[in-house]
Amino acid sequence: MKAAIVTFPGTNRERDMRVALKRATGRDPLMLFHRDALPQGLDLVVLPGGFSYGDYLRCGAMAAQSPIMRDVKDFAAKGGHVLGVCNGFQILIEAGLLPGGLLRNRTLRFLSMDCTLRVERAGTAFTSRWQKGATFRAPMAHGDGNYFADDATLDRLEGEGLVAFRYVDERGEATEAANRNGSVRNIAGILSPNLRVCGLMPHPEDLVDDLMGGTDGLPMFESLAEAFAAA
Ligand SMILES: NC(=O)CC[C@H](N)C(=O)O
Repeated sequence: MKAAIVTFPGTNRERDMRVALKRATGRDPLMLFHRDALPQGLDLVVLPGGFSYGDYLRCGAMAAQSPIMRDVKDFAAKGGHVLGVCNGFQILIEAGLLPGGLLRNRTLRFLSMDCTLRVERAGTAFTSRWQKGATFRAPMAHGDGNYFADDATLDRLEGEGLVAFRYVDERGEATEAANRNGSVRNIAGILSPNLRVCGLMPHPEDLVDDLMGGTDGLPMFESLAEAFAAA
């Protein structure tokens, strides 16, 4: 698999993402900066988490205007796979590659804690190693992770099976209490209609080794490795 990780001034999760991709694929991803051009022949582009441009204006709003995002949009338009985690999800939304918005957490506080996610859409390049309904632990660390979209958009996302992950409790139920940031309908991650662009707030890349406290996030990277095994 040929993967590239795109960073911006203020990105801080690129090393974790690099470790996760290397662990699952055996190959080091290409590390790119916002001024670089996206090379041809990539299978996957990843926008990792952090505080791009200091979260000024809105989280991800300035990064979405970076030169490299034109290439990322072209790549996605041609059917390329793109993963955005946390600030990366915010950038995908600000760039118009995924619908909705990420508002301040309803607590109005930065939330740094583990959460439990339920896989709502299996069988994609990002989720094939899980069964639908499987739950896994993932760390989250964000101030603006409160997913919002209007009812028509939410109904379309649900109707087309584009909700990838939901916040759930330890019994696997999408309760109010499990939804710490206040995301509408407990949505933690979504997919594009062609299932090739995926964004989520929690960090699967931070649980890919027993030394990190577990491997709950590894299936996402193994799914990607499997999807591009031939490449
Ligand atoms: N870990 C992250 O990527 C944080 C994203 C963003 N800076 C926020 O606080 O919401």
